Amino acid sequence: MESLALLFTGGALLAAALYWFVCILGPAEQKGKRAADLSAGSISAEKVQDNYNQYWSFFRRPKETVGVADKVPDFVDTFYNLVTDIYEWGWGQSFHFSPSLRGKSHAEATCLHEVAAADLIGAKPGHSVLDVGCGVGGPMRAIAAHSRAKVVGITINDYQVKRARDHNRKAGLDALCEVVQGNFLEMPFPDGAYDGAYSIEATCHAPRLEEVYGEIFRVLKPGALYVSYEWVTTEKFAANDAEHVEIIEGIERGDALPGLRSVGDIGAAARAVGFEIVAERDLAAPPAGPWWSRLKFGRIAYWRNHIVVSVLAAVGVAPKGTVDVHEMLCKTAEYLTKGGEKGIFSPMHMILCRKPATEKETAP
Ligand SMILES: C=C(CC[C@@H](C)[C@H]1CC[C@H]2C3=CC[C@H]4[C@H](C)[C@@H](O)CC[C@]4(C)[C@H]3CC[C@]12C)C(C)C
Ligand SMILES: C[S@@+](CC[C@H](N)C(=O)[O-])C[C@H]1O[C@@H](n2cnc3c(N)ncnc32)[C@H](O)[C@@H]1O
Repeated sequence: MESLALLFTGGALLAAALYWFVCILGPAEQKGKRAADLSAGSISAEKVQDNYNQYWSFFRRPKETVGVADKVPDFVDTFYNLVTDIYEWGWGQSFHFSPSLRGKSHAEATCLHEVAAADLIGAKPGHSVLDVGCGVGGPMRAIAAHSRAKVVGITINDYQVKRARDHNRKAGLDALCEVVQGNFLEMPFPDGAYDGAYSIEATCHAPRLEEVYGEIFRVLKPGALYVSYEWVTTEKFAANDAEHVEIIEGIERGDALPGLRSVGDIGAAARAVGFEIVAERDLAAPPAGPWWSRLKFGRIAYWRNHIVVSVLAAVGVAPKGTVDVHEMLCKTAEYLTKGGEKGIFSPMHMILCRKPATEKETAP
């Protein structure tokens, strides 16, 4: 009788532990979303593996193939159908890095990095501000709450639009935050519509930076400011160093990038479309703490997440291809960490630009 009770208690404990491990557990860093929500609401379960294979086929063709640039927005959309749920689960609602700050949590450092962008462009109540590549709206909500400006976000990905709108409603910020599905290379907004604009780790997805900067320039009012946190290779990157090249290509493959730009390309693209540059600097440079420290949450945590994803896929809660996508992200995290440690890559090269106030100022 006693051994039966023991067996029963042991079984109950094991079941509770399994339930906690699979259904409740979020990664140590952030409780954004429960593991059980990894059901890839973006696309139907059968399509995940297909979309994953389709995603990789993009990298199998030579970069210089004619017409590839036109396919980039679709390829980026496919990528976000695959990763949005995992990002939210494992990272939170802000899909970007931030310098780590002594005495501050990751959530606090993330928020400070976001509101710094709002302060740089002078966002204030009554302003209408554009968020170029808004994800599920983490930055948009922080910026609207901080500045009380109205924020309009645009993303290529339909599923992110839905997620962002749900989050805005839950946060009670839907009067200040609007989300639009569209391509930031051809934005559905009239000329001179916005008092300011920002992009956080999003324009790196554009095949040609001038195209997205040109669109942002067009929709800004004369005199308005635009700030961007750009992904770049730094001056330390050596194109003839095989290890450097492997790291940068690893980052491109794991993050849906048509090709990383070097630090000098950013200002050149901004000037080419008519912006004047107010400030430009790498926010990852010392004394900033390492942005990649958050990625180093340890092999055990990655393994735990891998097990959670594999169990969910095996029992049919998450689509099968999720395991491959998670595996890809594990590798990406390693490349990003190496890029940060070697100082050859930064995800936060800041450029602050102004659209000249008068047409005369724009003339060459
Ligand atoms: C700006 C972009 C995205 C930047 C980051 C938000 C994401 C880059 C790599 C992602 C992750 C890597 C490892 C994942 C881990 C294996 C998983 O268990 C939990 C989620 C990760 C931590 C995931 C989270 C988001 C990133 C840090 C790009 C796309 C331009
Ligand atoms: C890494 S996420 C960053 C999201 C958000 N800025 C944040 O920090 O949380 C990049 C975003 O850019 C968007 N994006 C990429 N290419 C785009 C395009 N051509 N048009 C519109 N949005 C695009 C993606 O859909 C995604 O929302």
